[in-house]
Amino acid sequence: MERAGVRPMTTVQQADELIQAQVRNYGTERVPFELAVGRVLAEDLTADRDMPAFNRVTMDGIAISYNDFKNGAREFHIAGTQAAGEPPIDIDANGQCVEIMTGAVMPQSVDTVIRYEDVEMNGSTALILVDQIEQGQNLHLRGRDRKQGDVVATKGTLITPALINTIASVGKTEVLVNKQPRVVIISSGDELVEVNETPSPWQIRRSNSYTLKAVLQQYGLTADMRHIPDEPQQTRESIGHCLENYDVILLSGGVSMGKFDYIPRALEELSVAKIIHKVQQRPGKPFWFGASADGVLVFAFPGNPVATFMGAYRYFIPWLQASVGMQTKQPVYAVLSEDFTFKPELQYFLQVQLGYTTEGKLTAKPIAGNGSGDFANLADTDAFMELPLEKTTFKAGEVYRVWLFK
Ligand SMILES: Nc1nc2c(c(=O)[nH]1)N[C@H]1C(S)=C(S)[C@@H](COP(=O)(O)OP(=O)(O)OC[C@H]3O[C@@H](n4cnc5c(N)ncnc54)[C@H](O)[C@@H]3O)O[C@H]1N2
Ligand code: MOO
Repeated sequence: MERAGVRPMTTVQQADELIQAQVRNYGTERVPFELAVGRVLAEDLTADRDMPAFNRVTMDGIAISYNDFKNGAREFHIAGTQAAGEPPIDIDANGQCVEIMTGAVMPQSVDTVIRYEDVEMNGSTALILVDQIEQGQNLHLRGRDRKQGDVVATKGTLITPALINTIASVGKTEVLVNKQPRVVIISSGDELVEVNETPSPWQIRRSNSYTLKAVLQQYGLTADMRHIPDEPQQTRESIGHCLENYDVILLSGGVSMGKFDYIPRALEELSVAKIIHKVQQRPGKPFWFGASADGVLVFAFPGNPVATFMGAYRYFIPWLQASVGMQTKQPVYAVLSEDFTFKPELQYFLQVQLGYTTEGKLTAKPIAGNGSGDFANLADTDAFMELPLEKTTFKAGEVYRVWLFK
């Protein structure tokens, strides 16, 4: 029940919708194909030739005319030896064969390849040792996989190492991809020192920024990093500079109620309109999200490492994928493998270890950890399970959505 005068907090679903309403389009650019892994195609790719481009031999051995074999011939005169990349050598009489290599174009005058293992090679003759062969065996026929002009990858496809093979094969030295936003990651707080520094007993190392950078790297995005001390003017200046030079600012820390949490105020002073502040969830309740008049987006994640990490996967990555035009993947669901209870009226993101049953079901074992400051637990888990807000008891066997991070 809502208490009188208290505005209900933004739910996870509402936060999702508010963020998706800010999806951007940063245009397109051409990039060398070797640098395109992780990017999203902004054009359809077509085959410039049939795939394969010619009838391709798939075994080293000899090529014969099947008719000769059918008529009883077993000993063949070798008319020539043809390597991959060489023009075809044709036979011009019965009882001839071509010694031929994997990857070579199949000459017109022959139709069947017999591998060396089934042949005895003797000077200029080859004796076939087997009685069972199939006409047309050991060939990868021209156009069997795709035809010239076929679309081999559609606009919106994520470029993976597997697709690089296709891109290289069709001779695309550059591909048109969707531009990515320019992103800066900002940490704040005087308790934070650089990773290579030795913290005093009351300080810690600035780990969240590196985690965020690594999350982005997994999605092919390189971000800059900055740190701002707990000081109002420097906070304002630094964020102001970033608003002019980036499309997205990812902040970690300084958004809750702390006396030195200057960030919400600085954002307000810089006319970044607040769209979300506080989501009915754990971890990450103090999450702040807003947009400047120029369209720069600010995702300010709560500083506790698990809250920042979860916010990146739950809110920033889906926004990024939509903004770079990636076809959305189907959500993943898993079966909870143990009972779990969570009482607060917050949507809980439970850390889980994933596994499979012998029936092929994805399972999720709760490894809750010690709250949102326990980043060590993240390394032992694979995903967040998004438990519904309406319930407090979650039984083994129930199925919920998971957000994979490993
Ligand atoms: N009175 C209240 N206090 C707090 C509330 C609240 O609602 N009322 N919310 C709690 C929750 S939930 C969280 S999460 C944190 C978030 O606070 P901030 O976003 O202001 O973050 P900080 O206070 O700056 O830091 C929290 C924690 O995380 C560490 N931190 C921050 N940045 C980094 C970094 N880059 N690398 C590693 N660790 C970092 C920081 O040292 C703190 O330990 O607020 C609760 N409090
Ligand atoms: O969001 Mo906080 O992460 O619940 O501790």
